[in-house]
Amino acid sequence: MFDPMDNLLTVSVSAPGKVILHGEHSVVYGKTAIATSLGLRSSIVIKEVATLEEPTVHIQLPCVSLLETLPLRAIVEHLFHPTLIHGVTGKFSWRLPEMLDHETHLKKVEVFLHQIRPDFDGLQNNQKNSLRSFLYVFSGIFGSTNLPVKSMMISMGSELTIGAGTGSSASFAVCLAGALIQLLKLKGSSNYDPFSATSGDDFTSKEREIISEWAYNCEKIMHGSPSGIDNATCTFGALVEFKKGTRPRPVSVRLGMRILLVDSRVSRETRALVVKVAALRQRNMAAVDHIMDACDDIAKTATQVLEKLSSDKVISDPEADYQHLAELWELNHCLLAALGVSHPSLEAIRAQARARGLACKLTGAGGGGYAMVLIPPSTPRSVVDSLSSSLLENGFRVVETTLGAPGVRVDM
Ligand SMILES: Nc1ncnc2c1ncn2[C@@H]1O[C@H](COP(=O)(O)OP(=O)(O)O)[C@@H](O)[C@H]1O
Ligand SMILES: C[C@@](O)(CCOP(=O)(O)O)CC(=O)O
Repeated sequence: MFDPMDNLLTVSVSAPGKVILHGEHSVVYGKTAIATSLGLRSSIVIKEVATLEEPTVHIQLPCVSLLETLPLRAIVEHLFHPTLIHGVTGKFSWRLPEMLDHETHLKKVEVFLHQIRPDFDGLQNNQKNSLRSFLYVFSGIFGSTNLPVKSMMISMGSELTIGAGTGSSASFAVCLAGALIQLLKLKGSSNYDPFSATSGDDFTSKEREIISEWAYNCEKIMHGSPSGIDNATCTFGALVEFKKGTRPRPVSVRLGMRILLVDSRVSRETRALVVKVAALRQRNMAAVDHIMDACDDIAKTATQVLEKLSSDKVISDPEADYQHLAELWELNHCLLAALGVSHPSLEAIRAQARARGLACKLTGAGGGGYAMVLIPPSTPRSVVDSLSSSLLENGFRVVETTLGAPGVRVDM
């Protein structure tokens, strides 16, 4: 099982974060939502290392201030060979993560973590979730193969703010599953040449589906019952359409739209905002339902405009398309404000964008969190710079980035 010396592999994988473009809140009521990948990414490097001592997995997660050395032999003994969902016979394969007995495997991970780290309960929640997810995916993927495992060093970083609604948890999980699958692929291939493993060796669409499913399982560890839109967006990139009770649908568009992502620095709790909207709806059912329908229409129209904008076939007028998108952003924001989920800080950001003729909407739950300012290609650099400086002077955090960045990819 352990193979300390021969061919030592290194893999490096990255995945984007996400923002909700349209459909926040209305998605809770069965309406269409669309999310898009962000130009800000998480990344992971896994390096197999030679050791003559006890094999270990050394994991560095600076974003959650965690540095761990895990005993590989014990991981193999306690967590490998995960079982299939109840009632299905046969052997679990990493290719079908939805067939894994999730609860049983997670429970084993939990017991194991308490055994090797008696102070596990004392860790911060984000550290616990990262460790649980790592062991879950690592043993789920490698534990269903007969490939030898070696000591390894794993380090992960992220340009995303953790816990701010930009999909850092999904991006983290997608990177993890992607890198482990890439490692497995290289190990399994007998004619592997470490020098030819360039960024050209990217994931196939089947592999992406598997990565997204593993990340979905991690999202269940972190969030209980996730919608699946985050893991799909971080895996496939571009645009993902979603309706409650259906599988997220990747929409193949080339976006590359520039935005300013503005952190209002006001913390918010998604659950509380969802409850607030539900209470408003309870008192004003028909009016609120009309707003939800309007949001649904905006999400669908925006998808059509984005498809048109990125199509080679349809003759399009990009300037007019951007203007249409700007109009949809404004409409959507004002409808969300009508639902009571804006915030004075978000309105202050919008006022500064509007003063320069730029559209701005909140993204995600609202009540604080992030706003996005759309920057059409024709916008003079001086306008973007003046807006950024003015927002910074007012105490907001600003990052200029793109929407529709590539999904998970092999960087090395
Ligand atoms: N780079 C990272 N390294 C380690 N853990 C990460 C990283 N990014 C995200 N996580 C995990 O994801 C969790 C954040 O999930 P969540 O609160 O839903 O934030 P977000 O809205 O950004 O997805 C963190 O608590 C942590 O466990
Ligand atoms: C408000 C809502 O529609 C989106 C919340 O987005 P976020 O937590 O800000 O990423 C809630 C949900 O869809 O579960």
